[in-house]
Amino acid sequence: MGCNNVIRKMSSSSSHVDNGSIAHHLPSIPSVSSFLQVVHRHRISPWPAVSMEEAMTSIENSMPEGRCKFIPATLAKPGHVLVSQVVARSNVPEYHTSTKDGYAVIAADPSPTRRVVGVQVAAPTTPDAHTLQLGECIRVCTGSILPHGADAVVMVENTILVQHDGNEEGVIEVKTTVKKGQDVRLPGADIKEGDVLLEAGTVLGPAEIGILASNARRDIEVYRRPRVCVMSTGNEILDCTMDEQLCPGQVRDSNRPQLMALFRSRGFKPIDAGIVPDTREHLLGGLITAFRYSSVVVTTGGVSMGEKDLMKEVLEKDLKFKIHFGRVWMKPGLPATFATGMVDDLPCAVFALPGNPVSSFVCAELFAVPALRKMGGYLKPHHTLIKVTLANSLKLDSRPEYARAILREPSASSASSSSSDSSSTVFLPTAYTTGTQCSSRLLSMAGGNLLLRLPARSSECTELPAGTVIDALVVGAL
Ligand SMILES: Nc1nc2c(c(=O)[nH]1)N[C@H]1C(S)=C(S)[C@@H](COP(=O)(O)OP(=O)(O)OC[C@H]3O[C@@H](n4cnc5c(N)ncnc54)[C@H](O)[C@@H]3O)O[C@H]1N2
Ligand code: MOO
Repeated sequence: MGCNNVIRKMSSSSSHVDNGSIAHHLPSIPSVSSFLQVVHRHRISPWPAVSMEEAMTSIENSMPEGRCKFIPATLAKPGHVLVSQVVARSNVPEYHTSTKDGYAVIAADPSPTRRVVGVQVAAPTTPDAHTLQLGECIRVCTGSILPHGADAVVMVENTILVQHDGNEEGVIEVKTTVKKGQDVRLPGADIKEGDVLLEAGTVLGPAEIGILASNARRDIEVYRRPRVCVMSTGNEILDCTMDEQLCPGQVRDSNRPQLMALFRSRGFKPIDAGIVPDTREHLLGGLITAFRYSSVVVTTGGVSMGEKDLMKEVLEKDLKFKIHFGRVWMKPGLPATFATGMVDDLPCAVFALPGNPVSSFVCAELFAVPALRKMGGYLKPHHTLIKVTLANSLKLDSRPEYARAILREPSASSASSSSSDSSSTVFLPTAYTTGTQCSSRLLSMAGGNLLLRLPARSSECTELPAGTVIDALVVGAL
């Protein structure tokens, strides 16, 4: 796209949609001039800045329900959540089995040597009809079913081959004393029929998928991993794959790839809803198209006070969605917006996040990730909260702030301020903030695995000194 073209578009406040695929889906819209004229815009935001707690509660109460499906254990993915309890259908193992490669014997057998009268390998087999007698043994492998009459296994290392025909073992001598039950795994030793293997609400990981597979599961009911459309908005935004010189005012789209990666890394299915220009028609068309793919859409940009910040208008007036909050008293992310409504008779939700790259990322992490986790069946959808020690002093903002930080190795920190026992010393990990915490500075996210919960500034406290113990949300691998 040439620069002239972009500038023309940016200056055209009432340009109509010329893209057939989006225009195709548009419902009729009242005259855009009715509220796009800059003289009519709000001069003070009509949206009260709600507290973080209020924002989280309205999300929790208003998100669409998650959906469920049946899958075989082999299709279970890390992050799937079980809808119902899974009970063991059979014992594991089902039979007495050997836990060693060696010989199945009778423990109390006083014979000085034992004839090798058969072989029982670990393979699909019916246990040998022969019942072991005194003076006999049967060669077994790890996992072999124990032959009838045997009650112990002797490891091959603890035997001497006394007689053979050059091909097959004939007689062995056991060098050690043998205890009844040694190296024998009893039926149900690992899992008993009827045992609860996994509770409802279990988040599946590799171990849980293995457990399901070990019990021959073909009908696991799980929550669908939520899909989420990610859309960037803004006339100035250019797809990052467009390898061209930026025109004055153009900005490469970092929000969309970043949020897609965030959602993917959390086990959801992100769908690319593209870049949508700042017109009511484009925004509405983009949203309606996105809702064909997913009931949750995350947008960035266009939610503040600018003349091109039309997202809230479109959500409320065109889509007829309910805006639960249009501002949150937090930093970064003040204009973060959450709305729900019906599209094609299905409940849908929009997280309309600020365009500033750090703001959109922090808000997606704080609002969208827990909401999607809840849709995906998580019983505990919120981030883990830990206590950390500040490595450096931090100035407080008028808004409660979520500062990006990196957790480093624990250091001894006196807990006397928070404990009545002044002699106690606790080892708390130390948090290092990631440089200037400006909401446009993406580098403040790099390597960050914590969001520090800094309180709002007050007349008594304007700065937290180094060494202060504060709450932090874990948002990355530690
Ligand atoms: N008069 C006021 N102005 C602003 C207020 C306010 O309360 N009153 N709030 C400020 C705060 S806080 C934030 S945060 C921003 C959010 O504004 P918008 O959501 O309307 O975002 P935009 O104006 O569209 O963009 C802001 C900034 O981010 C860049 N951007 C946007 N999208 C992307 C993207 N996909 N990739 C990379 N960068 C992006 C955009 O170019 C702008 O520079 O509003 C303040 N203003
Ligand atoms: O809240 Mo904005 O995200 O401060 O820049």
